[in-house]
Amino acid sequence: MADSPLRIGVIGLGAISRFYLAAVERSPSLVLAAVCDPRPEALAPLRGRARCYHDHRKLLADGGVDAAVVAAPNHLHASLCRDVLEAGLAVCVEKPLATLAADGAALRTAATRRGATLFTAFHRRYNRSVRALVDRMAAGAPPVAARVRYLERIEEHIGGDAWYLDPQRCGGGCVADNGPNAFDLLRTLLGGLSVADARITRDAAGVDRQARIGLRSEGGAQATVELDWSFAGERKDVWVRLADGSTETADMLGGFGGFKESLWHEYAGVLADFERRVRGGDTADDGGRAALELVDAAYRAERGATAADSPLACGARRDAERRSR
Ligand SMILES: NC(=O)C1=CN([C@@H]2O[C@H](COP(=O)(O)OP(=O)(O)OC[C@H]3O[C@@H](n4cnc5c(N)ncnc54)[C@H](OP(=O)(O)O)[C@@H]3O)[C@@H](O)[C@H]2O)C=CC1
Ligand SMILES: O=C1CO[C@H](CO)[C@@H](O)[C@@H]1O
Repeated sequence: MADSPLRIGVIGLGAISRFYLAAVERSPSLVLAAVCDPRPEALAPLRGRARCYHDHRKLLADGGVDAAVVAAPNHLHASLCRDVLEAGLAVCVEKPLATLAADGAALRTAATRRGATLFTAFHRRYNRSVRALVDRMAAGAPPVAARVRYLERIEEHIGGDAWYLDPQRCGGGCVADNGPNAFDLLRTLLGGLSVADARITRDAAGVDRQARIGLRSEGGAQATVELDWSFAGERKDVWVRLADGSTETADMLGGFGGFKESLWHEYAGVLADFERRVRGGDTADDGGRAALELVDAAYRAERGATAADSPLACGARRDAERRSR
């Protein structure tokens, strides 16, 4: 594998897969070896270019692949990644690593046991405005506050299957799906984080559509994540205040002509970083699990707030106040 192209298998050929396929095609050191999707129409354009499968287990059993990309709906990440790791292969999985923090922890254990790279595709890490912000911050005063906004109309991002709007398959909604990208960005800028509070608004189907999550970094910086799946348009940006009072910003979509145009360079960055880790035998934790734990903490913080504000809790508070008079 040292000098030969890394043979990639792509599992899941929906909306996001074209960015992976393009990045593989443009890389001189990656080759598309196999693809897998249950839909015949998704495989059709790739016949003759790569081995085609409807079942990832057959793809893995046939061999000839060094590493797999998992780009299937969120609820399948844990089981697909587990199978790839158990086959002894490296895996680059779309965010979120899993829909449950416990499954993320089990995958990390499996990766360590197999000595395989487990890598979450936090594509915004490679965004050129974010890279420039990271460079400016390295030369400036320490950050004291930050905000990441991820605002979009989710219906504009949905492929053939509306699994995003099914809380079971998506993981809950904007917190489970976009939260990991936003939390990972904040971790890149501020270091370790904990959730202080969370407010989440859901639609009638129980999908979280808006969220505001307050966090604190280990260094004492305050941070906010604002998520919206009902926003007219798309805005994805970062704002940071430094200890000297100055502010820095990064518009992740700025300078890119059309819808999703920023993703081409971001996914080239994802696969370049993944390849570097695979070839270097890097099996270290990449932050996928930490992002998942912050998602979990946000949901728990919200439940705590809800419980405290519930009619039952309000009644108990009133009773306590009456007793203390
Ligand atoms: N869309 C976007 O803008 C972005 C998406 N992502 C992430 O990428 C992942 C994929 O999302 P997206 O491309 O939008 O989803 P899509 O629904 O467009 O595509 C998912 C594809 O995976 C297929 N699939 C389902 N089960 C399996 C399986 N067992 N093996 C192989 N393929 C399977 C689906 O087939 P079928 O329809 O028959 O189930 C479908 O073709 C998600 O984790 C998402 O969070 C990340 C960044 C951006
Ligand atoms: O940037 C993005 C575009 O929208 C997708 C759907 O919410 C996100 O998953 C992704 O991070």
